Amino acid sequence: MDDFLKRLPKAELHLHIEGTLEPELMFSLARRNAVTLPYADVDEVRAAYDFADLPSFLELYYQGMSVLRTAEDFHDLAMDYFRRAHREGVVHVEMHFDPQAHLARGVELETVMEGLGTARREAERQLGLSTAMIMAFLRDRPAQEAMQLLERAAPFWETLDAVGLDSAERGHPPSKFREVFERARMLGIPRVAHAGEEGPPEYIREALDLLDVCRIDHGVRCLEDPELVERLRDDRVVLTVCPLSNVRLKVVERIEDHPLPRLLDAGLRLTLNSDDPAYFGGGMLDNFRACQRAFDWSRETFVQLAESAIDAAFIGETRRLELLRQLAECR
Ligand SMILES: Nc1ncnc2[nH]cnc12
Ligand SMILES: [Zn+2]
Repeated sequence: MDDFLKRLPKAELHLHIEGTLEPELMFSLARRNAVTLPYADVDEVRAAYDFADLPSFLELYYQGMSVLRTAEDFHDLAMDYFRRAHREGVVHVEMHFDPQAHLARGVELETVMEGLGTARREAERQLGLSTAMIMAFLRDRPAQEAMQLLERAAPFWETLDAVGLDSAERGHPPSKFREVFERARMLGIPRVAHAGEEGPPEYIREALDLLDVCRIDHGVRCLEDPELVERLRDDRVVLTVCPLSNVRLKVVERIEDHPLPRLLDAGLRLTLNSDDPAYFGGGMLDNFRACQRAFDWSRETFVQLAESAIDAAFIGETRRLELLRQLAECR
């Protein structure tokens, strides 16, 4: 089974590229850029990754990215992840990135786009990996700032596969970003949003009704609202679920308590993802393995999850058919 999970062509639809920053790279970039970290060594960094909830994680996540300063840093960050993902049988990566967290530190959008862009081209050439870019708005910052970012990103609109909504969820409902997402819609940019991770089911409804999103990131709290579950099923809305993330951020206590089996039983379209692999104890393969151990799923279930991810990915039809063919060969 382990060999099968590794061979399975896995498309990752929910990943924060800044959340792939392993402590080793954090230290090497800190040295390169003369940034002082509040840790003595990588063991101390890892020991600090004991989170009570989403906000307590985000504090360290934003602090960690302070070592990212140049285009080369963003390139190295992304390539480091792409190589790891490739070794785990990941064939497609959609990366959220958080420009506001970089702009606030004086790092220009052009720097981020140049570094990530170079890495994407290299990953495609060297690893045969396809990638997509999801520019995320920080929901705990003002909506007006998000709108300014969207306008500032005009030279890159063509490069964006989608815009997203992330960061601290509670108290920052999707409705706050209605105009920003409407502007993205007018520009023809697809939309996704984190909702129902820590926030209530109502946030999932808002994301669908007001932001017109095509996927929900996390969405696990939909189970508290049976009518919403019915709607998600009937409309075939894909949830990008992140099991190990949910455990580490205490959305659930143990992986065995994760609602994934109930979400599947409800007939929902799900995908498995790593979210912030450097912080949550594992990449795509670890997430697949954790589910295998906890739920003893059949190969068919994993194929179904992998197929949903390929179906819902922001890729051209030629690439989609190629990945579906790979999946068929793996059965
Ligand atoms: N799991 C998560 N939820 C919301 N925002 C995030 N930013 C990075 N990881 C996140
Ligand atoms: Zn996320």
